[in-house]
Amino acid sequence: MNDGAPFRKLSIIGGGAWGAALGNLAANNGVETTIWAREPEVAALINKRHENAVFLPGVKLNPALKATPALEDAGGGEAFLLVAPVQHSRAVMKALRPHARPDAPVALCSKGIEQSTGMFLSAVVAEVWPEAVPAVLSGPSFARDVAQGLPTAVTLACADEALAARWIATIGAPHFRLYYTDDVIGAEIGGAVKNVLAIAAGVVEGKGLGESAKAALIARGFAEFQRLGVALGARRETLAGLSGLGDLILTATSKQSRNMSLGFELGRGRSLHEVLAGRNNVSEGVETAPAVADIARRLGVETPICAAVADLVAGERSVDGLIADLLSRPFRAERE
Ligand SMILES: NC(=O)c1ccc[n+]([C@@H]2O[C@H](COP(=O)([O-])OP(=O)(O)OC[C@H]3O[C@@H](n4cnc5c(N)ncnc54)[C@H](O)[C@@H]3O)[C@@H](O)[C@H]2O)c1
Ligand SMILES: O=P(O)(O)OC[C@H](O)CO
Repeated sequence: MNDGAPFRKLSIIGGGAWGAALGNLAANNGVETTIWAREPEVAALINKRHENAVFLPGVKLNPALKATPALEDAGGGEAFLLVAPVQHSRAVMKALRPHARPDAPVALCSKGIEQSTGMFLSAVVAEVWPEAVPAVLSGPSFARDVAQGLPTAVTLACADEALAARWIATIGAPHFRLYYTDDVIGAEIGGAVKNVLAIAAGVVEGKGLGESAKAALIARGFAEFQRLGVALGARRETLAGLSGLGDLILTATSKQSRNMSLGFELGRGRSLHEVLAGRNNVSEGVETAPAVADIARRLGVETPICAAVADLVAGERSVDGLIADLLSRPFRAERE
């Protein structure tokens, strides 16, 4: 692909760990960058201490990075990175729209499915901000690793290759490598479903079921999201790439993942309510699990692991009962 020019002025909508890490990348590239942070104290900490001490403590950010708690003050970007939790993204986009260029490029960096509608974020954008041109940024990348300059590679999906080149110039870096695809839905599916499977992987670890069980879960989980992905029109190469298998491996095997560590606590016998009450950050898999189970049911695709996670977070079944069910499924051919 040809090189693109970076955007001159970027707005980042969402002041959590990921918004801060992405803002830092853009500011390091000389892009005038403003983060909208919902919490005024987060905006103040970024402006005064150059640190998001609430969601990404201990990491120094580029002093040129600015933040505001007023959404209208974040509307002036030439382009937008959307990094709010998925369940709040529709409301935030609606509120932002009157203050922003209607045809602005928007890169979707959050990972999940809107539970109330079963929609991926590209479909939500098409509804509430129809002139905006969407891209999807997804792949194995912990905000802390990226903000500390550790090597990372992710997928940037956009139907418009020239626009993708501009995104890559805006946030890319030698330690943050972006690989281009035009398979937007493929990139979205990986990021959403891996969070659900990471909860299951955490349960396996929390229950002490062993490394072999974990590997089996990842491989059979990958089979689920391939079946679902293909049914939704994704390409297999995307599902097997950074935004799919790559992110599944990272998230399902590291306790740095909020989804995996949440599953771990559930496996240890704590209730979802207890686990969530002790956290200020987002675990997208909790709301995405029922959405995945619904979509799969509607499409007639079998996703037993995702369905088990949906039942678990709904409080409808016990961990032990769900494990017993999964282990007593009939033997079958691996390709199915
Ligand atoms: N943290 C990572 O390593 C990472 C990496 C890649 C993608 N992501 C994705 O980025 C998205 C944001 O995650 P994060 O890690 O930056 O968040 P976080 O867990 O660090 O912080 C929670 C965020 O949710 C916001 N929030 C809470 N209630 C809200 C509401 N009602 N309306 C709008 N915003 C609200 C908070 O302001 C805060 O910005 C998620 O979809 C996540 O899956 C995160
Ligand atoms: O901490 P998690 O589980 O939200 O995962 C963060 C990133 O999505 C990993 O790629």
